[in-house]
Amino acid sequence: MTSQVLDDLKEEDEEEEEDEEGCVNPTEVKMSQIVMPCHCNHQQELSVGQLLKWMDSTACLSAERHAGSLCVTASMDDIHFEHTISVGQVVNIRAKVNRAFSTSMEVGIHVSCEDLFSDRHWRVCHSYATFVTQRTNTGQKVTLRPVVPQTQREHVEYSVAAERRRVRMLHSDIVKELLSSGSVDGVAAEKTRVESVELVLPPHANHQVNTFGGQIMAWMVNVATIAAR
Ligand SMILES: CC(=O)SCCNC(=O)CCNC(=O)[C@H](O)C(C)(C)COP(=O)(O)OP(=O)(O)OC[C@H]1O[C@@H](n2cnc3c(N)ncnc32)[C@H](O)[C@@H]1OP(=O)(O)O
Repeated sequence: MTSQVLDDLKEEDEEEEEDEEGCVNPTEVKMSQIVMPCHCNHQQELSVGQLLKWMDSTACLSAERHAGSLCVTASMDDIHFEHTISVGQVVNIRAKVNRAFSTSMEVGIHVSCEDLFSDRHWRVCHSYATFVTQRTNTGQKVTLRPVVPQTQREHVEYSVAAERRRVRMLHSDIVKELLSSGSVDGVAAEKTRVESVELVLPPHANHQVNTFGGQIMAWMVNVATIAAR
């Protein structure tokens, strides 16, 4: 077993210990999926689009559990995928609300993989998504109650979430400014251009009858994959 896998296992163990502190976080949602060929790309590995769909729906449940009302995905932060996942392996996704602001909240999402027959677990990726409460029928904003962190780990996440939000907004402003000023260095992008037109059908919708954020990310991954080739 490589040292990387051992490190990952240790990290998972530490996370489990955290769970064993006896505190049940009411916003925590866990979802497990066995990877089947229909979830995979042409290389028989779990497609990133499918994984993003699962991450988004798990995080959405966590957000709505905290909000007590419908929420939409506003953004998902950078994700670094550390391992591929194969057919027959189990994907475990854990999501919980780290901090609620006014109408938005940060949801932490951990993805790990499990080989049922060797009892090995390893970390796949970790990300933060921001969910926003949907306005009421009369257009009123729905304000969130605060999150009360219990464990030491939750206290750390709670504190750092405010800083991550500041950086997230700054980053978004910088990108908007760069694009509007046209100061991005020219790349012969035309040759890599890929466009996709998708007809939104019932299987693409969520329980709010909107296109799922995860579905949109999956479509984005498809065109990006073709463009990269
Ligand atoms: C579960 C699903 O899959 S839903 C489907 C996929 N998602 C969607 O369709 C969302 C589409 N987007 C939207 O509806 C809107 O752009 C929204 C709700 C995200 C933001 O609407 P706006 O009118 O811009 O809202 P407004 O400026 O009032 O900001 C509301 C909150 O969202 C936060 N927010 C807005 N945009 C972003 C963003 N890109 N990233 C993080 N937070 C954001 C704001 O900081 C604010 O938080 P606060 O109330 O805690 O201070």
